[in-house]
Amino acid sequence: MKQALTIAGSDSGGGAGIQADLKTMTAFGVYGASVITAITAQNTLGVQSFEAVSIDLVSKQLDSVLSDLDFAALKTGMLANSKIIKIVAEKVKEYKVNNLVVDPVMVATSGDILLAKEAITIIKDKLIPLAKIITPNLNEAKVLSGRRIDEKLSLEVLASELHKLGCEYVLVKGGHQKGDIAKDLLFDGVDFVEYTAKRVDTKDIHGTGCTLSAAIASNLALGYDIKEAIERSKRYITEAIKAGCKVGKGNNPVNHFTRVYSLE
Ligand SMILES: Nc1ncnc2c1ncn2[C@@H]1O[C@H](COP(=O)(O)OP(=O)(O)OP(=O)(O)O)[C@@H](O)[C@H]1O
Ligand SMILES: Cc1ncc(CO)c(N)n1
Repeated sequence: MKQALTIAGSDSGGGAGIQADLKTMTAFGVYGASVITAITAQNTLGVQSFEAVSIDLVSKQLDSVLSDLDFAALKTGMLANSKIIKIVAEKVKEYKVNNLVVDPVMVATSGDILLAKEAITIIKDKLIPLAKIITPNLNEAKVLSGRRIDEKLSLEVLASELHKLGCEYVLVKGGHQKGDIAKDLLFDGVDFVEYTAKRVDTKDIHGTGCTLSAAIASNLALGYDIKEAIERSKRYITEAIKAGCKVGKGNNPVNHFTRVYSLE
């Protein structure tokens, strides 16, 4: 069985973070392991509180799984602070992990901050250069390229600027743009490729970013090339958003299992 690792925060509400990642990996038939970097007290209404896990325990979790399991891909989500980013970067190099997908999580859909401000330069300098692909949303792309959030910038400009940080591919997600089409843009330093889907008219998009990056990691683990991996992941996230999970009182999560096996 192909194996993938997620290094991310726990969402007690079950819709984003580690929980979304493991559900996504399972949906693709990939064995998912997890290194937990932070624990959030979170639900569909927002993030009520969070604490980062100690560096020592993050480091030990990384050694435990990386010395034993055989990961064909790895994704990072919420990394909470600069010390955690540094240890993750060190271990990725030490264990020579391929297919690193970096989802530079900074703010939850609810607007709550999930990454310390001083960690932004560290993620740019230490982790992004090791990545096969980074998957920022529009605001994260602006922050990483040192732009203001209120600046009007095209996905093309942002993707080109971010590619200079040293990753192989940049996928800027346009989920938060207006319009009928949800468009994401891939850049490899030379060519742009668009991934589009009809926008689903819903506010229930909790965990979409985590789910997309975990799907890309899963499909890389399965051996698809980057373009096929994104194509398959885009179809998966669109279906998951359409299906939705009406479980809470706020912005609900996507449905990771629109197709499940049944005992009947
Ligand atoms: N309403 C929608 N309909 C269809 N696709 C969507 C919709 N909203 C987001 N997407 C898609 O979902 C994926 C995740 O994008 P998004 O911009 O929401 O990520 P994100 O902001 O990192 O997510 P999160 O809010 O979980 O942090 C992208 O492929 C995006 O195009
Ligand atoms: C733990 C966690 N990671 C990532 C996100 C981004 O959606 C979130 N809301 N919670």
